[in-house]
Amino acid sequence: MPASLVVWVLTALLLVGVLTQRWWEPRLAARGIPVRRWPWRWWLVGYPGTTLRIFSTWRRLAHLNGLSVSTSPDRRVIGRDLVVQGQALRPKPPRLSWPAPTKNGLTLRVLLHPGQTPAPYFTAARAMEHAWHVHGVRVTSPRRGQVLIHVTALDPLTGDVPPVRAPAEALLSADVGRIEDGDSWVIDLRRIPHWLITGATQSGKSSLLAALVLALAPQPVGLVGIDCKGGMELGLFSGRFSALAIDRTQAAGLLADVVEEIQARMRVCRAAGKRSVWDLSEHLRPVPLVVIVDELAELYLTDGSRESKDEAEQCGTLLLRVAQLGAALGVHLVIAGQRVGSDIGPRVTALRAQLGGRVAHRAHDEASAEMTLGDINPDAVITAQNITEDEQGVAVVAMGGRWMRARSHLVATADVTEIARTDPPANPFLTQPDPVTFEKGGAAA
Ligand SMILES: Nc1ncnc2c1ncn2[C@@H]1O[C@H](COP(=O)(O)OP(=O)(O)OP(=O)(O)O)[C@@H](O)[C@H]1O
Repeated sequence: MPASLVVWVLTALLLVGVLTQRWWEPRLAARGIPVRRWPWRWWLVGYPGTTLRIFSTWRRLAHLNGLSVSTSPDRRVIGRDLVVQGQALRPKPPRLSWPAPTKNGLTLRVLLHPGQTPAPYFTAARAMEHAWHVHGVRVTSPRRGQVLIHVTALDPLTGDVPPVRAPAEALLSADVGRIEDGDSWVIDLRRIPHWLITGATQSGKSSLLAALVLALAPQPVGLVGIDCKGGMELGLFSGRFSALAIDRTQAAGLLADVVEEIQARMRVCRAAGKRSVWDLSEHLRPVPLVVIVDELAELYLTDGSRESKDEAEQCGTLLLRVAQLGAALGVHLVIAGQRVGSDIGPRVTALRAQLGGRVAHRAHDEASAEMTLGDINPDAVITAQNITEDEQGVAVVAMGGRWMRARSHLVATADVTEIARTDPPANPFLTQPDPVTFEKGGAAA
């Protein structure tokens, strides 16, 4: 059989497959065959099908969303609302490049008409998702006169996420999950020193903390835990923690120790004439410390008595001091909680402003996502509000001007046991604090 005939037959089969996809795919899925998850499905039918759909709908989509430029023989007008008297408008859609396939989607380049800005394309992203039947469309404009349309065909964050052992990373950098374009989700504490993790109960906060501990455990990093839910979450990794507080009184003492440690590190830097521990020579540099707080609100709860109010006030002040002073001295904060509003305690909003990295899981109410993301990336709030109950572990991650959807790795029980048996680095503190400690294996000392 001549080679050209083979190519024709294969192309015809592919075309039939693409055109009948809506018929055969649900039927196979109903029989328990996970067609949508097959890795080659995207290349064989997904990509050609989506490309066909994009080109067949582009003219109409551009017209309805104000992306076309309307021309008439003697006049040229921009937009779809302006009608030239007596002349039939001829909407001309912007030029679209051939879609470049990616792992789970494709990318298109659009040349803007003179006089156009990328703004209407940003607004049209939702319309594109619906017209092309894809999971997500993100529009960026990396170059003047062009926009890039990034299409994600299937949501890589849904379905079963196998437990993953994070690969070794640079110091203070932790692979904690994956982001929606399929790449690793890396929390880099050197770049963004303090993080806030929020979400409703059972949304995946503690699992993310576990993924962080798992990734940091092999590194020469001191872990300090505050888990006022009686140590139920962080206590599982107790052996690896250099100090762990399991109630508020212990937390206040531990935070005071951390502030003292920060002051000791300041003295070392001052003596060496350096502005940060990272400028010190390696033999002088203290071990970086990561203070992990699970359920922030527990630190602020009071029974109305003077003592408990004072203790809550003290915790708030100490946490704020750690956040304000710690970054340059190798002391990092990762705080998890359901809400971070001014209603939970004194100085919470000041603390929130110091936490540059934000992770918002599914929230109980609109205000909670707004509190986490609203001040640094308002666009991300709507996406966070759309996370459903089935999407445990899925979150919106925002830092600086960027944000993305991501999902944490689910840490396997075997890994938890192994971390609990790992030794913390020797002498992570320059000072000699008297921290709360746990016996290996999780029993309180
Ligand atoms: N990345 C993930 N992938 C799959 N399932 C997950 C993921 N993260 C969390 N889950 C599931 O969600 C459940 C709740 O997660 P987790 O305990 O982390 O929530 P939480 O927000 O800490 O809840 P709480 O505030 O009640 O402690 C877990 O038992 C786990 O089964």
